[in-house]
Amino acid sequence: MSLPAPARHILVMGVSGCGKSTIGALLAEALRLPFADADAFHPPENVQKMSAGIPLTDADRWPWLDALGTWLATEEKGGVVACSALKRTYRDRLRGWVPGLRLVHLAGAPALIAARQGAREGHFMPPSLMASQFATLEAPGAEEQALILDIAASPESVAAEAAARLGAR
Ligand SMILES: Nc1ncnc2c1ncn2[C@@H]1O[C@H](COP(=O)(O)OP(=O)(O)OP(=O)(O)O)[C@@H](O)[C@H]1O
Ligand SMILES: O=C(O)[C@H](O)[C@@H](O)[C@H](O)[C@H](O)CO
Repeated sequence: MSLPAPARHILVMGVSGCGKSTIGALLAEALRLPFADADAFHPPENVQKMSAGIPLTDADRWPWLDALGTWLATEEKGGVVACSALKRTYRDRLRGWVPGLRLVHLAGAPALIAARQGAREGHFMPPSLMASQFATLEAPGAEEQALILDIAASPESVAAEAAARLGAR
């Protein structure tokens, strides 16, 4: 019996501050895949809204998700994206671009995530939006076959576990 092919298109998801950018970049490095951070794909209006403490709507998020999906589909040999992808419909939208998309959900105690998010400097996302992030989050269902990782451990160890479980070559 042959082993399953390693995952090549990977979404690292979760609420703001869970460690997507940090762990996603390490995972991409471990798997030798290109990395994209969804923060860089927002149009200026979205960044202005979030900076002002206003949660994004679905309408704000569709073009952003499609820009990310386009990037994934263009990276034919695979790639890692760090994107909150809070709702099931957002993940469906990304899967519309790359059907084999594998999910890594960075999960942990809300207090720990909020503390890390609040301590971070130089980022447009204000701590006041954390309640809306948790309220909007729809954790992946069993059928989405997400790898769920606890973010209490160091970024290096979370990324190493993700790489091992996704089938690094
Ligand atoms: N496992 C970890 N252990 C300790 N600190 C961490 C860990 N993961 C991330 N951090 C720190 O927590 C903060 C938030 O991480 P990061 O910016 O990667 O989150 P994010 O999910 O990409 O957030 P956003 O969606 O708002 O961009 C950063 O200061 C980062 O250095
Ligand atoms: O869907 C959203 O609410 C937003 O995209 C946020 O999650 C940001 O992209 C990011 O995670 C914060 O920096």
